[in-house]
Amino acid sequence: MTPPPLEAVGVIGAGAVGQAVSTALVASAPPGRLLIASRVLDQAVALAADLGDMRHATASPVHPEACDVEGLADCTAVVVAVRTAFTNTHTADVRMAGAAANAPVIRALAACLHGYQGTVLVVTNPVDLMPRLFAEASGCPRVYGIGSNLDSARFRLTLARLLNVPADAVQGHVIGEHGDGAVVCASSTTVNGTPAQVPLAEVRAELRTRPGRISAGVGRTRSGPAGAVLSALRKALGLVDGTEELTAEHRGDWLGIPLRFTSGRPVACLPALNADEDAQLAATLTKLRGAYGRSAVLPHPQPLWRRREYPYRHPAAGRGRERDRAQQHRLRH
Ligand SMILES: NC(=O)c1ccc[n+]([C@@H]2O[C@H](COP(=O)([O-])OP(=O)(O)OC[C@H]3O[C@@H](n4cnc5c(N)ncnc54)[C@H](O)[C@@H]3O)[C@@H](O)[C@H]2O)c1
Repeated sequence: MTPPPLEAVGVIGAGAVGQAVSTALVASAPPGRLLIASRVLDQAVALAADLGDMRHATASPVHPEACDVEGLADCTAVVVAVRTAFTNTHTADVRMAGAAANAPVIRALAACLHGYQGTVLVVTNPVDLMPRLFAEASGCPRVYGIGSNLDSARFRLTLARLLNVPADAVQGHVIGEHGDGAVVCASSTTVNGTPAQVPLAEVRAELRTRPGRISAGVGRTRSGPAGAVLSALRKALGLVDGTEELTAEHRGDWLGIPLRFTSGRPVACLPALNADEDAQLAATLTKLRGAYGRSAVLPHPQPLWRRREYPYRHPAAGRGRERDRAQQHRLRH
């Protein structure tokens, strides 16, 4: 059966992850438009041009275009993959280090997309806090964070290697936080439907060190996160049914949790936990609540839309010259 058209998907952030997500969409998505916005419009224009070449070379049905964030309002889904420049000095909880730098940008993007009704997938770290911040600041009803599904994929791959079985024989989840508070649900993990012995220390070491090894080798983790975005997008848009571990609101907390998507509608399916896992998850929730409280109250040093270098308008502002210039730059193929 031919999949339904995607209409339009937006990507905010034309850096490593934004580029990988956009490339994967042009390579494999159903027909539709791919709208790319970034802090520097020229970067989005350049990425759209490069992907335009790819589209023509591969006869892809996906049309890449550059636009500003407001141009994403009609998209079916928006992927947020921005990162503010900051120096990360953390040796533990490294993803949490981005909270102070990224929270104001996430808030400003949420203001631009206020009331947006499509699906928002947030990749920006710390990814267990930023989706909540985006959801609360924008009022968007379908906001998810990417991270626990990537951890779960890495877990299944690692366990398959350690037990010498095919990766698709392994069923198991990593939940809680995409970070030091990740909970490996070992007690419910199976191989070919049979409970598995999970070498937890080795699995945890691999989850902790793998991203750093990838970054050390190729600069950034990008293809893995892009795969996690595409997998989540397909389910959230109802192109396929299945389970995806995403950061989402569950009983008043935001955490990485398996969501079972049927025709794009999610139902949370927390796996059965043993006493250790239950205690780990409780500790992670306490940590995330505290960290969210601190990032949610971070002051705006200056409203972003008042800064000259900031390319977006405040939603209440009139039609500005920046917007007109952005529209003139749009690439249509
Ligand atoms: N959740 C995950 O699994 C996962 C995996 C990898 C990376 N990440 C996170 O994804 C984010 C992006 O990573 P990256 O490697 O692509 O970073 P990057 O530095 O390569 O790219 C960031 C992009 O964001 C753009 N940007 C910055 N401020 C912006 C703004 N105000 N509006 C629009 N665009 C803006 C920059 O211009 C740049 O194009 C980071 O927070 C990173 O930690 C998450």
